Amino acid sequence: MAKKLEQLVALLPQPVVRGRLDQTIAAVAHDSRKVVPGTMFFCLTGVHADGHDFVAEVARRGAVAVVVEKDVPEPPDAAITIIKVASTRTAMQAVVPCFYDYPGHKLRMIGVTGTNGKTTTTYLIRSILRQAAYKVGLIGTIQTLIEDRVLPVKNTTPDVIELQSTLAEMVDSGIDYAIMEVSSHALALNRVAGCEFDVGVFTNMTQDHMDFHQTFENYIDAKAGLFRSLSRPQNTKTGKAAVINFDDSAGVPMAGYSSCPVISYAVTNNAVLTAANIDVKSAGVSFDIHGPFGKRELKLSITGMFNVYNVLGAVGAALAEGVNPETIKQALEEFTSVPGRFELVQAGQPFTVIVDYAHTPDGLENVLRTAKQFAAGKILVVFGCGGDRDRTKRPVMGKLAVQYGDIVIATSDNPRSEDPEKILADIEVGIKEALAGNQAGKQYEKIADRRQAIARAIALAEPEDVVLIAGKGHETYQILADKTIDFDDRQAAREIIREMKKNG
Ligand SMILES: CC(=O)N[C@H]1[C@@H](OP(=O)(O)OP(=O)(O)OC[C@H]2O[C@@H](n3ccc(=O)[nH]c3=O)[C@H](O)[C@@H]2O)O[C@H](CO)[C@@H](O)[C@@H]1O[C@H](C)C(=O)N[C@@H](C)C(=O)N[C@H](CCC(=O)O)C(=O)O
Ligand SMILES: Nc1ncnc2c1ncn2[C@@H]1O[C@H](COP(=O)(O)OP(=O)(O)OP(=O)(O)O)[C@@H](O)[C@H]1O
Ligand SMILES: N[C@H](CCC[C@H](N)C(=O)O)C(=O)O
Ligand SMILES: [Mg+2]
Repeated sequence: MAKKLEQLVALLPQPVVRGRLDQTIAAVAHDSRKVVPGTMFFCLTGVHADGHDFVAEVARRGAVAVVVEKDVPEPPDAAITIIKVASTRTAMQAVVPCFYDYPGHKLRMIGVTGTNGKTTTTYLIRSILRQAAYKVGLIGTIQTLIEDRVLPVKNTTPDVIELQSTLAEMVDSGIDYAIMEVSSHALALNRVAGCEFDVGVFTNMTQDHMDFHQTFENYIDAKAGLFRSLSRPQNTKTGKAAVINFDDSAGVPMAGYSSCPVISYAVTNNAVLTAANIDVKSAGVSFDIHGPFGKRELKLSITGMFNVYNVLGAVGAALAEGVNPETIKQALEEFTSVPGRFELVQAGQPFTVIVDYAHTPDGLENVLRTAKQFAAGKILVVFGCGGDRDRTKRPVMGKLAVQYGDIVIATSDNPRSEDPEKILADIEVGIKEALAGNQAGKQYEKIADRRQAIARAIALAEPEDVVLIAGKGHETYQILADKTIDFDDRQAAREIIREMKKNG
């Protein structure tokens, strides 16, 4: 992996170099805490910190070159090369894929983007490709997987250094396919520099992340980046495809961003892949999938209309890669679940408890609609909204919870630096708006403590009811202002049910 500094600097436009270029670069980093001897360090200006403040520290740790965009004092007694560029972020994106020998050009890469359904779709594609006997890697919200080996993650799409080093590890492990979730943040910040995608999947586009993108147009434009990248002139690989949801209003424009073949999917509109005879039950959904192969009947363990879409997207990606329809059907019918997505908590209670990662208006509406399709009793919803994230979705989610639920317990998600009561007040605006309409018999409570909120819902639940605990899905922590604590909705629900049973 080691490279000469000279070779890496040659990738930068108009660098101003102070120091030697014959150094050997053994590692790359933008976090001072990860610097080892021989590192080339990129000083990034972030929201919380500025990498330029760590030059002396990285020199002490043995960095041999730093890339800056501002003037920094030369560290004393250190033979460190200082390279000044216009943008350190762009410089890092040019250097890092080269440092790791362009692993994103060696693997076949499938990128999935959209507001909801990315994690689920990537897991479905993974199971199909594994059924077809490929060696598969996966990068996304829950974890990174290199075959069955689990690596922890911080972001849905990691920064360029973590991403390229993971892809390099996949190349070394003989992986055929890297399937990854490509978040809008990652596209806007070009964390995916150096990735040459072969297949891009677009799931859907609804409200989220307005804090980051400011406008819906910017949000769409970020997502479009994945499809523009499929037609980059310098691409080396062949057989590209864009797999696009044509029931989403952004689908057709999204298809227009790439010049490669499009595999469309839809349930209501015309498309290459469609679904019919859809039967949503709590135990799973069954439907007929129609495509160039004709028709196949599918009987799945995952459920909900939204999962019909995720399956169609996954099938599109698999067909693009030449997997045969029988293998696809077999993999899908053996697929059981994605952690924290419509996950049932079974602790012997006479009502249904579902933990789901719905944290957007569209996600919440979809999951509530699904629960309503089979609930014999009432629907109790426990949910909150993350702090330091899109505030405009809060009242919308409050309104939806009342429209679909019978009892709503608004609580904290990950409050982060925000006051939990203020977040609840934002949600309450939508709740009250809905209650002012025709929502007789509905009730709501605000309980900031998530465990207490779950306990309250479980205490109120009667046989045949459905308790939906939404927002945190697979998460095993809760991010508070001053600390992150262990917290798992599934475990909390199980413990509460057991305690209640013990106390009669
Ligand atoms: C807005 C955003 O994307 N922020 C990301 C960004 O943080 P930042 O720019 O604020 O970094 P910072 O903490 O200010 O630090 C600046 C620089 O100083 C360096 N530093 C810092 C401290 C130190 O002691 N030494 C040091 O060298 C840092 O390594 C960094 O290079 O760079 C960090 C390192 O790569 C990311 O982890 C961080 O993601 C944060 C955790 C985050 O929450 N991002 C979310 C919004 C996000 O990206 N979400 C999407 C998913 C969305 C979805 O689809 O649902 C995702 O892909 O995860
Ligand atoms: N295709 C879909 N359309 C709408 N909602 C969906 C869809 N698929 C899943 N959901 C809902 O959204 C939640 C999140 O699903 P998933 O984790 O697959 O999405 P994601 O795009 O990876 O989310 P994130 O952006 O947070 O990583 C699910 O728990 C479910 O409630
Ligand atoms: N990828 C999403 C996850 C949100 C999950 C939810 N539990 C929250 O913390 O808001 C985000 O970073 O906005
Ligand atoms: Mg995800």
